[in-house]
Amino acid sequence: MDDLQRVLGYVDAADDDGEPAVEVAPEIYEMSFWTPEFCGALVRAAEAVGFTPDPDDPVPGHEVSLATISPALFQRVEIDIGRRVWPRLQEQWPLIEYRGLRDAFVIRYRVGEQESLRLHQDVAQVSATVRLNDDYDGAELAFPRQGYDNGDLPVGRLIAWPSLVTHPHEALPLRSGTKYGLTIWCHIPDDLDQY
Ligand SMILES: O=C(O)CCC(=O)C(=O)O
Ligand SMILES: [Fe+2]
Repeated sequence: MDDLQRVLGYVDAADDDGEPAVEVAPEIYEMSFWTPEFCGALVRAAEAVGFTPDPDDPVPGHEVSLATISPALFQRVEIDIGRRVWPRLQEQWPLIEYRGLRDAFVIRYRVGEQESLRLHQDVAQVSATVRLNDDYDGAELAFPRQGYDNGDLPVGRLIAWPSLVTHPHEALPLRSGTKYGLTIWCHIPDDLDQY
Protein backbone atom coordinates (compact mmCIF):
# COMPACT_ATOMS: atom_id res chain seq x y z
CA MET A 1 0.00 0.00 0.00
CA ASP A 2 1.31 3.47 -0.76
CA ASP A 3 1.49 6.41 1.63
CA LEU A 4 -1.29 8.27 -0.18
CA GLN A 5 -3.79 5.45 0.31
CA ARG A 6 -2.69 4.89 3.86
CA VAL A 7 -2.80 8.52 5.01
CA LEU A 8 -5.78 9.88 3.05
CA GLY A 9 -7.83 6.70 3.60
CA TYR A 10 -6.74 6.28 7.24
CA VAL A 11 -6.01 2.66 6.30
CA ASP A 12 -4.32 0.31 8.81
CA ALA A 13 -3.92 3.28 11.15
CA ALA A 14 -5.45 1.91 14.35
CA ASP A 15 -3.36 -0.20 16.67
CA ASP A 16 -5.60 -1.34 19.49
CA ASP A 17 -4.31 -3.73 22.13
CA GLY A 18 -7.67 -3.58 23.91
CA GLU A 19 -5.95 -2.74 27.18
CA PRO A 20 -7.07 0.06 29.49
CA ALA A 21 -4.91 3.17 29.76
CA VAL A 22 -1.92 2.80 32.10
CA GLU A 23 -0.98 5.61 34.50
CA VAL A 24 2.75 6.13 33.79
CA ALA A 25 3.12 9.18 36.10
CA PRO A 26 0.63 11.19 38.17
CA GLU A 27 -2.39 11.79 35.89
CA ILE A 28 -0.50 10.90 32.69
CA TYR A 29 -2.05 7.94 30.86
CA GLU A 30 -0.52 5.79 28.12
CA MET A 31 -2.35 3.60 25.59
CA SER A 32 -2.03 2.04 22.14
CA PHE A 33 -3.16 4.24 19.24
CA TRP A 34 -1.49 3.96 15.80
CA THR A 35 0.58 1.38 13.91
CA PRO A 36 4.26 2.27 13.32
CA GLU A 37 3.54 1.95 9.57
CA PHE A 38 0.88 4.66 9.74
CA CYS A 39 3.18 6.89 11.82
CA GLY A 40 5.89 6.59 9.15
CA ALA A 41 3.45 7.39 6.33
CA LEU A 42 2.11 10.42 8.23
CA VAL A 43 5.64 11.78 8.77
CA ARG A 44 6.32 11.50 5.02
CA ALA A 45 3.01 13.22 4.22
CA ALA A 46 3.80 16.03 6.69
CA GLU A 47 7.24 16.49 5.10
CA ALA A 48 5.66 16.60 1.62
CA VAL A 49 3.31 19.39 2.77
CA GLY A 50 5.98 21.27 4.76
CA PHE A 51 6.35 22.77 8.23
CA THR A 52 5.67 26.46 8.82
CA PRO A 53 6.15 28.25 12.16
CA ASP A 54 3.22 30.54 12.99
CA PRO A 55 4.67 33.98 13.99
CA ASP A 56 1.56 34.69 16.12
CA ASP A 57 1.90 31.47 18.12
CA PRO A 58 3.02 32.32 21.71
CA VAL A 59 4.82 28.94 21.80
CA PRO A 60 6.10 28.80 18.22
CA GLY A 61 7.09 25.45 16.79
CA HIS A 62 7.61 23.91 13.36
CA GLU A 63 4.20 22.39 12.87
CA VAL A 64 1.73 21.21 10.24
CA SER A 65 -1.92 20.59 11.14
CA LEU A 66 -3.57 17.36 10.04
CA ALA A 67 -6.28 19.62 8.58
CA THR A 68 -3.63 21.17 6.29
CA ILE A 69 -2.48 17.71 5.16
CA SER A 70 -6.11 16.65 4.55
CA PRO A 71 -9.40 17.88 6.08
CA ALA A 72 -10.79 14.34 5.71
CA LEU A 73 -7.83 12.95 7.68
CA PHE A 74 -8.40 15.48 10.47
CA GLN A 75 -12.06 14.41 10.64
CA ARG A 76 -11.21 10.70 10.79
CA VAL A 77 -8.71 11.29 13.58
CA GLU A 78 -11.25 13.40 15.47
CA ILE A 79 -13.82 10.59 15.26
CA ASP A 80 -11.23 7.92 16.09
CA ILE A 81 -10.15 9.74 19.26
CA GLY A 82 -13.79 9.97 20.35
CA ARG A 83 -14.28 6.24 19.74
CA ARG A 84 -11.05 4.68 20.98
CA VAL A 85 -9.21 7.14 23.24
CA TRP A 86 -11.93 9.05 25.06
CA PRO A 87 -13.71 6.01 26.61
CA ARG A 88 -10.40 4.84 28.07
CA LEU A 89 -9.76 8.32 29.51
CA GLN A 90 -13.29 8.49 30.93
CA GLU A 91 -12.51 5.40 33.00
CA GLN A 92 -9.99 7.65 34.78
CA TRP A 93 -11.68 11.06 34.46
CA PRO A 94 -15.46 10.30 34.46
CA LEU A 95 -16.61 13.92 34.05
CA ILE A 96 -14.67 14.79 30.88
CA GLU A 97 -16.85 15.35 27.80
CA TYR A 98 -15.70 15.02 24.21
CA ARG A 99 -16.21 18.12 22.06
CA GLY A 100 -13.85 17.19 19.25
CA LEU A 101 -10.38 18.51 18.49
CA ARG A 102 -9.17 22.08 18.81
CA ASP A 103 -6.21 20.96 16.71
CA ALA A 104 -4.00 17.99 15.92
CA PHE A 105 -0.63 18.71 14.32
CA VAL A 106 2.72 17.15 13.57
CA ILE A 107 5.57 19.02 15.28
CA ARG A 108 9.17 18.68 14.03
CA TYR A 109 12.46 19.23 15.90
CA ARG A 110 15.63 19.41 13.82
CA VAL A 111 19.23 20.31 14.68
CA GLY A 112 19.92 23.90 13.59
CA GLU A 113 16.21 24.61 13.39
CA GLN A 114 13.80 24.11 16.29
CA GLU A 115 15.74 22.08 18.89
CA SER A 116 13.48 22.41 21.98
CA LEU A 117 10.16 23.81 23.20
CA ARG A 118 9.93 26.02 26.27
CA LEU A 119 8.00 25.02 29.39
CA HIS A 120 4.29 25.72 28.85
CA GLN A 121 0.80 24.38 29.41
CA ASP A 122 -1.82 23.83 26.72
CA VAL A 123 -5.18 25.58 26.52
CA ALA A 124 -7.43 22.57 26.05
CA GLN A 125 -9.55 20.12 28.02
CA VAL A 126 -7.19 17.17 27.56
CA SER A 127 -3.89 17.09 25.65
CA ALA A 128 -2.22 14.09 24.08
CA THR A 129 0.83 13.23 22.02
CA VAL A 130 1.70 10.26 19.81
CA ARG A 131 5.33 9.23 19.30
CA LEU A 132 5.82 9.19 15.49
CA ASN A 133 9.49 8.13 15.23
CA ASP A 134 12.40 7.17 17.48
CA ASP A 135 15.53 7.59 15.32
CA TYR A 136 16.79 10.69 17.17
CA ASP A 137 18.42 11.54 20.52
CA GLY A 138 17.13 14.03 23.07
CA ALA A 139 14.02 16.23 22.65
CA GLU A 140 12.13 14.14 25.21
CA LEU A 141 8.74 15.55 26.15
CA ALA A 142 9.25 16.18 29.88
CA PHE A 143 6.83 16.96 32.73
CA PRO A 144 8.99 18.37 35.58
CA ARG A 145 6.22 18.30 38.22
CA GLN A 146 5.44 14.65 37.47
CA GLY A 147 9.08 13.61 36.98
CA TYR A 148 8.18 11.92 33.68
CA ASP A 149 9.51 12.03 30.12
CA ASN A 150 8.43 10.07 27.05
CA GLY A 151 11.94 8.95 26.02
CA ASP A 152 10.94 5.27 26.34
CA LEU A 153 7.50 5.55 24.73
CA PRO A 154 7.23 3.15 21.74
CA VAL A 155 6.31 4.59 18.30
CA GLY A 156 2.52 4.73 17.81
CA ARG A 157 1.64 4.91 21.51
CA LEU A 158 -0.22 7.88 22.96
CA ILE A 159 0.00 9.65 26.29
CA ALA A 160 -2.74 11.99 27.57
CA TRP A 161 -2.79 14.51 30.41
CA PRO A 162 -4.96 17.35 31.80
CA SER A 163 -3.92 20.36 29.73
CA LEU A 164 -3.87 23.23 32.25
CA VAL A 165 -2.40 24.07 35.64
CA THR A 166 -0.94 20.76 36.86
CA HIS A 167 0.92 19.49 33.78
CA PRO A 168 3.37 22.06 32.42
CA HIS A 169 5.70 20.37 29.93
CA GLU A 170 8.64 21.09 27.65
CA ALA A 171 10.69 19.46 24.92
CA LEU A 172 14.28 19.05 26.13
CA PRO A 173 17.16 19.91 23.76
CA LEU A 174 17.53 17.70 20.70
CA ARG A 175 21.01 16.13 20.40
CA SER A 176 20.82 14.50 16.95
CA GLY A 177 18.39 13.42 14.26
CA THR A 178 14.86 14.71 13.62
CA LYS A 179 11.96 14.22 16.03
CA TYR A 180 8.33 14.11 14.90
CA GLY A 181 5.40 14.02 17.30
CA LEU A 182 1.66 14.39 16.93
CA THR A 183 0.17 16.94 19.35
CA ILE A 184 -3.57 16.64 20.09
CA TRP A 185 -5.63 19.33 21.85
CA CYS A 186 -9.22 18.41 22.76
CA HIS A 187 -11.79 21.22 22.87
CA ILE A 188 -12.93 22.66 26.17
CA PRO A 189 -16.77 22.51 26.44
CA ASP A 190 -18.09 26.02 25.77
CA ASP A 191 -21.75 25.33 26.60
CA LEU A 192 -21.24 26.79 30.05
CA ASP A 193 -24.93 26.78 30.97
CA GLN A 194 -24.66 22.98 31.18
CA TYR A 195 -22.33 23.25 34.17
O1 LIG B 1 5.73 16.52 21.63
C1 LIG B 1 6.34 17.51 21.97
O2 LIG B 1 7.52 17.66 21.74
C2 LIG B 1 5.63 18.59 22.73
C3 LIG B 1 4.67 19.37 21.94
C4 LIG B 1 3.81 20.24 22.79
O3 LIG B 1 3.86 20.25 23.99
C5 LIG B 1 2.84 21.10 22.14
O4 LIG B 1 2.81 21.12 20.89
O5 LIG B 1 2.07 21.79 22.84
FE1 LIG C 1 2.18 21.40 24.86
